[in-house]
Amino acid sequence: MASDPPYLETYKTLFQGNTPGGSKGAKAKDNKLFMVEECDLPLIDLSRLNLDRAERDKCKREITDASSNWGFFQVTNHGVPRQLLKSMQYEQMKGEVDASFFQENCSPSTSYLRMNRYPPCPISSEVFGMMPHTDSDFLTILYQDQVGGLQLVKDDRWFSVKPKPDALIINIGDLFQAWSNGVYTSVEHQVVASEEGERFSVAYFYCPSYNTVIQSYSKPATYRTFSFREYRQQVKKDVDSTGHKVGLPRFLL
Ligand SMILES: O=C(O)CCC(=O)C(=O)O
Ligand SMILES: [Fe+2]
Repeated sequence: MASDPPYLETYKTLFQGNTPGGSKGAKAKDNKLFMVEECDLPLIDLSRLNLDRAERDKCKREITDASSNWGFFQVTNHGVPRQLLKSMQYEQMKGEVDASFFQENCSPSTSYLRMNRYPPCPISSEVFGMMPHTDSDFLTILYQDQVGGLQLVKDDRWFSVKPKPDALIINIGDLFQAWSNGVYTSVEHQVVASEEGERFSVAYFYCPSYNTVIQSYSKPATYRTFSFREYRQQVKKDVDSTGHKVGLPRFLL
């Protein structure tokens, strides 16, 4: 199975001497990786989900706003990530969809964990630690150390995410974008390795089973209905034949 994001291509890029701005997928071109401005991701204190109704509603609104405006946010006082998943499941869609969809189709056995290690890189401004990509899942929960290097696209520009101790970063994946009919966006992100220090991150990819059918919950649908299996196969096919993931645009109606 092709890696997703396609790591091999990262190395090909390195050997061919290409610079990162040449990525096909990047919306923001000509980025000088080391000159990217730092941003504070929306920070959401999840302990408010246990407070009174007004606080709970405010917290949920912040999650939905960050999901549609950024596609990325970070959370503190998260307790178990399941709490967040639950709130996403039950609250974000405001009862417009059948919340049991996630319970029925996503489980620990269909999701997976990836541990990323980025050794120090003396030419980090010229090569990617991880090339620009979107995640092929519902959502990703990321824990990063304090070295920094994660960058994301916002308003057609790359921003560097300022690391925050004890915060988890949540980002919307392709399936959530398709399912929400584009209300929530799967935002392109990349990693720039540090010149001095090694960096570690752990990403939990919340995925459904391969048979799960993904369809937009509102009409008219932007994307055609597809199974998660079909999606993964298409991603693999594109990566194998072109070196790049095309992703959701393949499924546009
Ligand atoms: O290491 C990071 O900060 C991001 C990792 C990532 O985007 C991924 O594993 O898909
Ligand atoms: Fe990612």
